[in-house]
Amino acid sequence: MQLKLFDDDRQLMLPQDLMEYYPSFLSREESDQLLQVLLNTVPWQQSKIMMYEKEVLTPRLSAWFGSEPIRNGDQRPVLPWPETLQVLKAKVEAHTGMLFDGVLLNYYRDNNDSVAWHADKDTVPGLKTEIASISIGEERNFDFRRKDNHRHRYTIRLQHGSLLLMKGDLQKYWEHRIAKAVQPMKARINLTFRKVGAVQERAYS
Ligand SMILES: O=C(O)CCC(=O)C(=O)O
Ligand SMILES: [Fe+2]
Repeated sequence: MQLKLFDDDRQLMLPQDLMEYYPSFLSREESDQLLQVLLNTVPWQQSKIMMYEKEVLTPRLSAWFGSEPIRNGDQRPVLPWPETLQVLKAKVEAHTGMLFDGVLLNYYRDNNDSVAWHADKDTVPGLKTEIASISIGEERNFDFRRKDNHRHRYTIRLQHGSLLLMKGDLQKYWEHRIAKAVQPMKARINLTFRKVGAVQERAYS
């Protein structure tokens, strides 16, 4: 079932208990500047994952900033927070009223970069995961579907400077992806602020 995405005033309708979308969280100037800084200064790496007992490179680059690994066994170096990301984290926390202690950056170089269907796993089992996701650069479609009914789907187009808040039972019952696209696309960076350590224990205890 394809759900209606807009109400009569052309406002994006999302299940508000699962997601909130703020298309202009950052101004165009802030977003342009952030894109250039991150493209030029982040030590981007292409991670390897195991697929059908073979090691394959993920079709995107990434970097993890925090004080401990995103999850046990993750091979990415734990990078210290640069000032730009500290300032952005404070802005996200002030806007959402939530606290975060890590940020995963994904760099989609062009239309061939993607992330396959998944739910975010860095969560305490049985507890609700809260993730604040900022997008800058090329607009990409963000698809999500129910785990128990793949035809129950939504798509949001994540705009330059937007913030998407994922919360409630979203990660428990839904998967999401950024699909490859046919048409040529420029760079996009996504920043997902997460709770992985002490903040998570405090938030959920
Ligand atoms: O690029 C995006 O908007 C989503 C990235 C994502 O799903 C993830 O890092 O877990
Ligand atoms: Fe994800």
